[in-house]
Amino acid sequence: MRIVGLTGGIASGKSTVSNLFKSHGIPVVDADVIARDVLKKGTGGWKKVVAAFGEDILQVDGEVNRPRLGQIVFSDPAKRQLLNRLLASNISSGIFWEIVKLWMKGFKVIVLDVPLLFETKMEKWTNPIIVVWVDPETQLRRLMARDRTRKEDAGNRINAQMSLDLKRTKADIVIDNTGSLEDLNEQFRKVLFEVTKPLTWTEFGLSRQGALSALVSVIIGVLICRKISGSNGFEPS
Ligand SMILES: CC(C)(COP(=O)(O)OP(=O)(O)OC[C@H]1O[C@@H](n2cnc3c(N)ncnc32)[C@H](O)[C@@H]1O)[C@@H](O)C(=O)NCCC(=O)NCCS
Ligand SMILES: Nc1ncnc2c1ncn2[C@@H]1O[C@H](COP(=O)(O)OP(=O)(O)OP(=O)(O)O)[C@@H](O)[C@H]1O
Repeated sequence: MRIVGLTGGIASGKSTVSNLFKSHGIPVVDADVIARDVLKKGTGGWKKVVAAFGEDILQVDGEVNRPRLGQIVFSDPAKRQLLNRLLASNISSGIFWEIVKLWMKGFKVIVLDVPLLFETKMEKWTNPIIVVWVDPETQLRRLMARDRTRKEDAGNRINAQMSLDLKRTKADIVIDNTGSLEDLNEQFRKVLFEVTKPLTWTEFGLSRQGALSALVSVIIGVLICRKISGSNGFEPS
């Protein structure tokens, strides 16, 4: 199974690109959705976060008041790191099980949409890595319009992530989403072709998944040879 990494900055257009993949029948594992699930009332993540941040972050119904927690963590790097640490294992195991479910259903290509793909080092699982890039002014404008936030809050959220310019240097494929939705669709068509074409043997061999499969195949091959020949296969006869 090929796991395509999809990342970018906040409001750079990852969900918009995810929706294009979904509309072509390619399933998307969305880290933001999983991060929401692991913070639902009564879950292990919720308990850890309430113990660390106090009951002031809760609404009257007991669910986490997300805008309030967001204001706390996006204006204080130490508190953000604490929240990241508390939820990291819950989020990564949630992602892992979603991938396993899709693999068991027989999907050959899936997309992993993770805003913090590089920050959490999850890019190692993915090939190729797509970065949805946008220029800083457009990013700020779209974020403020979508979330109806003040410039300062939007700026804090943008600055809480690795810069988009650095992310683009780590990408295999860059989608420039500064233009219109038609421009995005045009770029997406080429990306879709790239990610759905079969891996060449060289790409397969160079990918981590390919290298691991090759190693496992060699080990199995050696074991079979040893079984057949009855010797350990390494000693001179
Ligand atoms: C702080 C929370 C409660 C704010 O919730 P809110 O509904 O306002 O925002 P939402 O979850 O929709 O996130 C919106 C965007 O913010 C960015 N973002 C979220 N968490 C983080 C973080 N810890 N660091 C940097 N950026 C983040 C992402 O680009 C994300 O797409 C929430 O973002 C959260 O629980 N974050 C920690 C979990 C996490 O790391 N999520 C990212 C998944 S990799
Ligand atoms: N090419 C575009 N032209 C105009 N608006 C766009 C374009 N691409 C995305 N948008 C809008 O910009 C906003 C941010 O896009 P989107 O929600 O896809 O970003 P995201 O990267 O998924 O954000 P987040 O990190 O918060 O999950 C949305 O309101 C979306 O409709």
